[in-house]
Amino acid sequence: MGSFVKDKTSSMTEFLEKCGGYAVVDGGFATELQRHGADINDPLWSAKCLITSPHLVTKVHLDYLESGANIILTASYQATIQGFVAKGLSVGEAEGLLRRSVEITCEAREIFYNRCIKGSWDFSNAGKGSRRPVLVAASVGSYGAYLANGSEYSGIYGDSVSKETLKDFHRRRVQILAKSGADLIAFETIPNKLEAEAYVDLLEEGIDIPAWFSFTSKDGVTVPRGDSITECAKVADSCNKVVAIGINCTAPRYIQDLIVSLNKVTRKPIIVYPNSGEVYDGLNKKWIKSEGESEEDFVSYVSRWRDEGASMFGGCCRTTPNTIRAITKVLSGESPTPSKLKI
Ligand SMILES: C[S+](C)CC[C@H](N)C(=O)O
Ligand SMILES: N[C@@H](CCS)C(=O)O
Ligand SMILES: [Zn+2]
Repeated sequence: MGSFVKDKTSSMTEFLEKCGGYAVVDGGFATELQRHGADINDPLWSAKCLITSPHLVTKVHLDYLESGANIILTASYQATIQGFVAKGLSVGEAEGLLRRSVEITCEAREIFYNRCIKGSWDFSNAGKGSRRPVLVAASVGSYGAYLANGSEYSGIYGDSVSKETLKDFHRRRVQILAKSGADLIAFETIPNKLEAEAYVDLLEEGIDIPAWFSFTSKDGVTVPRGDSITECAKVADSCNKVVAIGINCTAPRYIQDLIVSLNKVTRKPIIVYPNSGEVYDGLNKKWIKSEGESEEDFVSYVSRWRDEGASMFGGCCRTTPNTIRAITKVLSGESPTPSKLKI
């Protein structure tokens, strides 16, 4: 991890070169835990599994590594000190679980590397014989994720929630994750500009690992709160600790336009990891097929996103290791026009 963290301005560019120009990000984590039988109908959502089923967390990490991922995200999206304390844990236990989320992910990477040595079946995008580069990104979900009602898809927190409120909410968690052994922090599913500004302030307070900022959108133009994606990306671009900017948990059909907009305001690497296009019912914690969603194949978009200038590709909610395997194939040139893939 050391060399990735040291040189913040070029670390992601160098990593991408090692990966052969493009990096594969993992897929939906919480929804994959659920597919394996985990009950995440809980205010902690996927973070509940850090307490109840850490073995499943390891399994999902390994499944994504075996599908070709170069970057795997921790199970800390909805792991907050405030959320754990509300469950009756002490602050010390909550902080321990945050650290554990990163340790489990780093352990999975080690298990994967050892399996590769024993089985000699892994390949690297950078060429046969070399070990596939893998980064561990510590996931940080928004304040809206903590609210546990799907409000990361509205970005509406009310007038009483200021930038300072958000900084105070996130500070300790971000500090702990930054010291946990992760290679970088993934600020994910960001629904408004205010939260992006709060994250930049926190990074500038002395966080010494890089970060990516990934926004969500429901229209291909703005983030859910209504701020334009370009305004949000400018905030991220202004911070030299931010090594990639992008979009996640957004319907695939909006991604191309969003990449075009991002390209207008940043030269940092662009990351995209859309969801399946289904719509989340935050009240009942269920996914609903979207009538407006085209049946176009998620993976057939990947080469268009690459042509538009993105360089990191993965999936978010309801995508699976199959999705990631297919993305890996497209990027390695094995299957330039993939046939329809069931996500
Ligand atoms: C990205 S959404 C599907 C995350 C889950 C939400 N925060 C909830 O707890 O329902
Ligand atoms: N990394 C999180 C993002 C949720 S939007 C997950 O995949 O569960
Ligand atoms: Zn998602």
